[in-house]
Amino acid sequence: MSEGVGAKLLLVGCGKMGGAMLDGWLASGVASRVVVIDLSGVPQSLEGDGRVAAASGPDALPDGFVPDVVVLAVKPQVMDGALPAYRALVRPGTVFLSIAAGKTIAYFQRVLGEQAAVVRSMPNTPAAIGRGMTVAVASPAVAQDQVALCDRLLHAVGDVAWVEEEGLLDPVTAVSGSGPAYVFLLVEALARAGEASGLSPDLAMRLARATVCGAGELLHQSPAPAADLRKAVTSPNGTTQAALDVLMGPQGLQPVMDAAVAAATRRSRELAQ
Ligand SMILES: NC(=O)C1=CN([C@@H]2O[C@H](COP(=O)(O)OP(=O)(O)OC[C@H]3O[C@@H](n4cnc5c(N)ncnc54)[C@H](O)[C@@H]3O)[C@@H](O)[C@H]2O)C=CC1
Ligand SMILES: O=C(O)[C@@H]1CCC=N1
Repeated sequence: MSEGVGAKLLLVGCGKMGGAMLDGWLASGVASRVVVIDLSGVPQSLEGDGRVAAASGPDALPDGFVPDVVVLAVKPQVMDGALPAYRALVRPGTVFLSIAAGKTIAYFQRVLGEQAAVVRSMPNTPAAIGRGMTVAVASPAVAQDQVALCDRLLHAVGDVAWVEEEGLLDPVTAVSGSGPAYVFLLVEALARAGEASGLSPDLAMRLARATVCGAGELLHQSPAPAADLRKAVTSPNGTTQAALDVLMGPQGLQPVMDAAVAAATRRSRELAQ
C-alpha cells in the first residue's frame, strides 16, 4: 500500500473504542475500505457507507479482500477465544494492530505465530473527537512502511507516541488509556461537592462540566505548564489557596492518584495472563 492511498482495514470488534477509531479513519480518509467483524455488525450510523462492510468471521471476508491492517479491538477477556481464527490472515503484507489492554506482543506471536507483524497500542476515548492520545510499540517483524501506516491511522484520531520498551504500555494504560475516566469522575465529584455546599444539582453539574471543559481547552491551547496555569488561578491567601491546601496536602490528590495509577498498572499486567 503506498502513502496517500487509503488502507484496507479489517476491524475486529467495533464497540466503544473500535467504533470511535473507525469514525476517525473514515473521516480522515486514511482508510479506503473497512470490513468489520462484530457480533453487532456495522454500526447503524455507517449503514449505507460503501466503504464499510460486515463479515461474520475471518473465513468469510469479501472476495479478494486482503487487509493491510487487522485491528484487534475486542475485550482482552474475549481475545483468547477470537484470536486463533485470525492465524490464517498472517502474511508479511498484513500488520496486526492491537488496542487491547494488557495483551502483549509475545501473547499475539504465541497465538498467531512468531512471524506475525504486531503493533501493540493503547488509545483513549477522546479519539472519538480526534483528540485521542495513543502510545504504540512495534514488534521486530513490523516493516517500516507498516509502522508508518499504523502511525497514520493512529494520528487520524489524535496524538501518537511510539516507545521501544513494551513494559511502558502498562503505566501508559493507567495514565492515558484509563485517564479520561478519572477526569469524568472529577466532574462528578466537583458537582457533588457543589451540591453539598448548597448549589442545585443542575447548576452544580453545569459549573463542574464547564469548568473541566474550559480548563482542559485552556491547557490545550496554552503553551504554559499545567502548574503555571494552576498558579494563575491561585491568589495568595485566597479561595483557591484554601482548597489547594487540602488537595495538595498529605491526604490530598497525589497519594490517591498514585494509588489509582498503580492499581490500573497492576491490572494491565494481570490482563496479560
Ligand atoms: N473503552 C476504552 O476507553 C478503551 C478500550 N481499550 C481497549 O479496546 C478494546 C475494546 O474495548 P471497548 O471498545 O471499550 O469494548 P466494547 O465492549 O465497547 O467493544 C468490544 C466489541 O467487541 C465485540 N466482540 C465481542 N466478541 C467478539 C468477537 N469474537 N469478534 C468480533 N467482535 C467481538 C463486541 O460486540 C463489542 O462491540 C479492549 O481490549 C480495551 O482494552 C483501549 C483503550 C481505551
Ligand atoms: O478499562 C479498561 O480496561 C480499558 C483500557 C483502558 C481504558 N479502558
